[in-house]
Amino acid sequence: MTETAPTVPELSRALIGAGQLFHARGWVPATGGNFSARLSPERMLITASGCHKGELTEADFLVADLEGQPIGTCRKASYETLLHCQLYQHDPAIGGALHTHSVANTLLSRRYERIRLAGYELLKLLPGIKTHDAVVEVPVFENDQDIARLAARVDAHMKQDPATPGYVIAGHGLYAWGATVAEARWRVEALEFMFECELRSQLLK
Ligand SMILES: CSC[C@@H](O)[C@@H](O)C(=O)COP(=O)(O)O
Ligand SMILES: [Zn+2]
Repeated sequence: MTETAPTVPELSRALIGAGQLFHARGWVPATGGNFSARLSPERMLITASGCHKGELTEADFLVADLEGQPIGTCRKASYETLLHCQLYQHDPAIGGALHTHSVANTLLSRRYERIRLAGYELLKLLPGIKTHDAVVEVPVFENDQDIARLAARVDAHMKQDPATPGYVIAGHGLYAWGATVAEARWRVEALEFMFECELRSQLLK
């Protein structure tokens, strides 16, 4: 059976659903966050800049090439488009990428240079992990308004460590990805859950 490529309406629906869920959880306040999905080997669907991610409609997405250039529209793509381009260029198996601004990822990334996650059952949702008895270190990058420079730093890290399960930009937010939008969403949910556990366990100390 040959697989057909996902369509713009299908991918938009998946990204709209992720936005509604993330907003309900408080992970995409105001216009924070951005989402994308791979449409083809050379193209992606990505949120336009400045949209509220809990209230997305199909009109809030545009098609861009993997250099970040919008195709057939004069709308401005997400300010952080180059971070999505980096992921799709890095690994052709990546089909969806999601970015959140949660309280937990913001606070932990202001304190640590990497976020250590150990012993959680939900680690098994991250690539290549088969047991709770594992340790994952989520890298934290210094925030930078020069997104091309930030994308280059992320790329260098991922070339060095291809098992990177996601990353956090300090004081800013999480990027996670997967083969599909659904898989990217599960990974965001798993990582945000474990970040929340880490944050709360610090309050218990
Ligand atoms: C305006 S605050 C958030 C932005 O600076 C950015 O970090 C963000 O996540 C959303 O930007 P956007 O251009 O809407 O994709
Ligand atoms: Zn952001």
